[in-house]
Amino acid sequence: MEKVIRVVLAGPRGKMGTEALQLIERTEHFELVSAVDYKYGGGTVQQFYPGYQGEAAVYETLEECIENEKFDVLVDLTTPEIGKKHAFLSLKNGIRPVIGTTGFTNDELAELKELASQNGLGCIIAPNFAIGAILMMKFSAMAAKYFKDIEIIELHHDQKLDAPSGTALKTVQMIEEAREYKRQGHPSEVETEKGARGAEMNGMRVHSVRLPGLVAHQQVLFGGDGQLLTVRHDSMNRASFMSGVKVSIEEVMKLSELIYGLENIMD
Ligand SMILES: NC(=O)C1=CN([C@@H]2O[C@H](COP(=O)(O)OP(=O)(O)OC[C@H]3O[C@@H](n4cnc5c(N)ncnc54)[C@H](OP(=O)(O)O)[C@@H]3O)[C@@H](O)[C@H]2O)C=CC1
Ligand SMILES: O=C(O)C1=N[C@H](C(=O)O)C[C@H](O)C1
Repeated sequence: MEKVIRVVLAGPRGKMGTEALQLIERTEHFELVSAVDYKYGGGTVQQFYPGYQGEAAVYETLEECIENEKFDVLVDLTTPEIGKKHAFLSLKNGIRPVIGTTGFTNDELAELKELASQNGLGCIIAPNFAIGAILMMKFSAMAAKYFKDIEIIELHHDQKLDAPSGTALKTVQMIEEAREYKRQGHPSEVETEKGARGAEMNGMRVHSVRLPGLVAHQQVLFGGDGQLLTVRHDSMNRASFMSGVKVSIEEVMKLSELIYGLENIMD
């Protein structure tokens, strides 16, 4: 029998959190120890997840949860601001974080990497848990070797807090590793309306679309000599992310360093 991994979930009422609760409940070797929710401190998970059969308590803060409970992994599906705070707090307290929130700067990632290694703890920060999205980023990095002119269009639901998405930022990083800086478009190009050309990153342009009805989508456009290559991924629902969350909870237990992006633990 597999060793049971004791999990605390931050953000259990959210769209991702609700899926993650179901994932933890149906996975035999995962145990939901408690949840962190700033609105339900002192309550139980049953209050917002009626089908739930367990007795996991809810803490208002991760600090309180750490003081009162023994657990292995913190899964964070809250907001960019809280996700960052929880990543640092977990590593300082011997807990392995699996962070789904985005918006980490390179300096913050470097600081967390150092902290994880110093403490010999696994830490996974996953800009995107969907396997198809990871492949989309890998294919984009491959294509960037041959097509140097690139525009990224990421499309999300209109409740998203950060732009560009973590996936778009990670795509830029992976493309940067495969292609040198290239300033794109006409050298005398002028934006008559600010923002019309999107954000400039390593010479590429990144456009963020926010609309109700969307979930999480990205297309990477590569322009060439009389040809256009489009690499696209669509998440139609949050269940698309759960196999990545499951693998992350399992793999973080085997690591003693920070991994940024699931492509680094995929065979
Ligand atoms: N890496 C990946 O593959 C994916 C990552 N994400 C990221 O995951 C996060 C959650 O996404 P989603 O579920 O769609 O968003 P939701 O807004 O549906 O969920 C976020 C939840 O976190 C809660 N929350 C806010 N602050 C705290 C806190 N201090 N403690 C505990 N809970 C808190 C919110 O409560 P309230 O609403 O009451 O404030 C809400 O219930 C986002 O950052 C998103 O970008 C999303 C999809 C995939
Ligand atoms: O906020 C979201 O919804 C998502 N956030 C992640 C991101 O910023 O890339 C992952 C996915 O795109 C959904």
